[in-house]
Amino acid sequence: MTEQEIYKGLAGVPVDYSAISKVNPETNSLLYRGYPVQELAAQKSFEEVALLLWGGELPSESELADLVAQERAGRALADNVRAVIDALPKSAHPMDVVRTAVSIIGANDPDAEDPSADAELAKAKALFAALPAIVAYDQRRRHGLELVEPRDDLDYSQNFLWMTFGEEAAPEVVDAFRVSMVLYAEHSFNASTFTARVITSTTADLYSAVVGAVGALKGALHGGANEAVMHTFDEIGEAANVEAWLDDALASKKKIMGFGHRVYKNGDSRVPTMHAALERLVEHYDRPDLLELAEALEKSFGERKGIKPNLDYPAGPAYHLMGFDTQTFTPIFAAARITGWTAHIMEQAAANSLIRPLAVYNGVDERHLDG
Ligand SMILES: CC(=O)SCCNC(=O)CCNC(=O)[C@H](O)C(C)(C)COP(=O)(O)OP(=O)(O)OC[C@H]1O[C@@H](n2cnc3c(N)ncnc32)[C@H](O)[C@@H]1OP(=O)(O)O
Ligand SMILES: O=C([O-])CC(=O)C(=O)O
Repeated sequence: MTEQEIYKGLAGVPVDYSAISKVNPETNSLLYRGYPVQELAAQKSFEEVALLLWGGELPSESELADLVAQERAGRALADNVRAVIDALPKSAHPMDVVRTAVSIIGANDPDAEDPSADAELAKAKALFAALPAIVAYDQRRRHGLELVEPRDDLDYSQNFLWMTFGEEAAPEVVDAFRVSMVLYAEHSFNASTFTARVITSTTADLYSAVVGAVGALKGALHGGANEAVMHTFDEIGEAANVEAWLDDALASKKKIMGFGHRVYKNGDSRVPTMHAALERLVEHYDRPDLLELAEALEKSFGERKGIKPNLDYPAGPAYHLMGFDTQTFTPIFAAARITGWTAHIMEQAAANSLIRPLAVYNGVDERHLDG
């Protein structure tokens, strides 16, 4: 019998067309709707990038003003979302809190089942506006701090930091945060986006697809890696310990979090931009020790294994310097990726085919109960 070929992990298998972003490992580039992500990160707000991902074009001034108004109007936590968050143990992982809160928001929405394009876009915008409050409030309540109300005079990134820390962040910090949101916004058929598309392909509602995507993002092989990077840094302590730590890690065949990528094999196109943002934060917070540690591990692991960092590697320490709890890093990624997820949900729904691959059966041969 000839072995039937399988494509483990769907590695290298194209499963559909997508016009949202192009990940090109040969040129080490990433385009959102045709625009290089580096240019967007240098010049555009996260709100503009969200509209670009959803609608395919950069917004006009009035389109942007509409989104800004909708986002500001949708920032406050609904009473029952807050009540459910309060009912969760403080020990719950913040990604579990995000997953649960998205479920409640979906249950609150009378149009949750409306599949029209207008209703889908309205749901995407509602989640985009609501996630910062959920992430910020959850970090605060874990520290026994009161909720900070959103401020209408602040933009998305300023307000996210305001609601988390209860003080206005310095412009350098706001800018590094904005850059991270733009870089995290979209990355084609990654595991969480694909999860969202699988769920959408059954004609389930957008909120169900996002809940599934949040679950997929949590894992350390995907979004959870930004959190894991910080645990690694905590374990290593300082740059002088890198070689000894790496000897042990490699001897025990440990995966080094924040390195490697399914698609990019010569480095992640987003890393130089995020690394530069990290350098600016290191200067702002006067923490050269953290950069030394990050660079020492990158250099040593690169020399020994030839494996390069992915976006989670500079993003983790950047969020740490801003003051976020390590467990909050992946929820921030979710708040950014809500834009890409919902763009893909809408794209999938517009040209749907149920996603249902085959398995090659390798269990026991047919047998019968009566012997
Ligand atoms: C934003 C994001 O979600 S980016 C991804 C974030 N995830 C991480 O940082 C987790 C750590 N990295 C990894 O686990 C992997 O690189 C993945 C899952 C991202 C991609 O993996 P795959 O494409 O499946 O490649 P795979 O895991 O088969 O790796 C190929 C080889 O490189 C090794 N390798 C890849 N990444 C790493 C790593 N981070 N540490 C140690 N070895 C690694 C593998 O052990 C494997 O070696 P082998 O051929 O000797 O068995
Ligand atoms: O594309 C992937 O597999 C993972 C990734 O980098 C992302 O989702 O940003």
